[in-house]
Amino acid sequence: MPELHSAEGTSKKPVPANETGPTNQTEPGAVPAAPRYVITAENLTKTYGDVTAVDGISFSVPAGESFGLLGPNGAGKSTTMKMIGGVSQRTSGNLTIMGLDPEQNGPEVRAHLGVVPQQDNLDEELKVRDNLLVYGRYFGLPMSYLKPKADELLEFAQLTDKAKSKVDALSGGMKRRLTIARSLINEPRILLLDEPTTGLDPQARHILWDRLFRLKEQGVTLILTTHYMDEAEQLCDRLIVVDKGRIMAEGSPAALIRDYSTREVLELRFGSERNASIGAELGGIGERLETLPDRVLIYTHDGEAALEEVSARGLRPLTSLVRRSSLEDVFLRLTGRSLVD
Ligand SMILES: Nc1ncnc2c1ncn2[C@@H]1O[C@H](COP(=O)(O)OP(=O)(O)OP(=O)(O)O)[C@@H](O)[C@H]1O
Repeated sequence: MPELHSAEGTSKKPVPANETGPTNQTEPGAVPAAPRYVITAENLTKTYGDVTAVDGISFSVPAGESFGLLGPNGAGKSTTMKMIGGVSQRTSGNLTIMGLDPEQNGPEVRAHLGVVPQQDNLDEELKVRDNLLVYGRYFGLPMSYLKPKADELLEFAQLTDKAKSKVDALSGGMKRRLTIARSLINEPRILLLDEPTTGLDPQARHILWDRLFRLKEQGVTLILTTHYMDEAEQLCDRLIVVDKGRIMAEGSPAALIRDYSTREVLELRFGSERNASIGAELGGIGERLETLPDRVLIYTHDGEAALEEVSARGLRPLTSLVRRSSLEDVFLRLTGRSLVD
């Protein structure tokens, strides 16, 4: 078995010789071309009774990309992940993973995938290292491979000193890292992460982001869902913004911000009574104005100049803040709603 991680955790992951994925037409004897896309979805749709959870979405993910699905609760992110993971049947549309249909080729597709579900489903009764060994046995992997692999993955997940602890003694962040370590036992080329850091404290999130970044450096394709804009900005090369089962926009975080927002945002708080009515007095400042219950947002390329204009009009906000635009602003522009409800 090839090594996934060097001691420093920065080695390139070798591609197993038998893993060529879908091939383009090649001359006899020629080396088949690597697949351009490891995942393609075309008009992918899933309905549950009257509810259309995923409504005709199309996207393609090239090998090695970190691809995100960003959207609020109920947008259809988990349902999309379940279809990719082969645990939920699509209602219509096409989906390929490494050129294979997950409904027709479940075992082959699963061999390429590591899955980190939204809720950790570790075996709480087992010790930490045993969780990895038992999971590896499901894949039919021999102990001679699994034992060193488990140790390597514990090192990667910074859990070596917890190897003999029971899972229920771990913190939320440690459980998440163990779930990721477990998903890597079969050296997947694609890692599916459904809301990897929901419920974790900031420090635990940063440790996890670092580990995911290392996997990306090793060439693993990351597919992740999140409703945290900072997570999407940190981890994703490219993302789709989804709402109500549809794709609202697609691009790199920087391109989305450039295309759908201004460089800076001036946030003003006038107090809950006045926020709603102040809009008329702010007219003409900046390029666009959004009024939220707790603050007013002025979209502008120069926040300080906008703030000076506010003062020049004799308006005195309780607080003011100039910040750079974020994906939250993109989402607000696209849907008129905030990402986190
Ligand atoms: N098994 C199911 N049966 C019926 N409706 C479902 C089922 N699973 C999801 N849905 C519905 O499909 C829609 C999309 O849900 P989904 O869980 O995919 O959204 P999500 O973007 O992952 O949200 P969250 O962040 O809350 O997980 C929602 O309206 C949800 O209620």
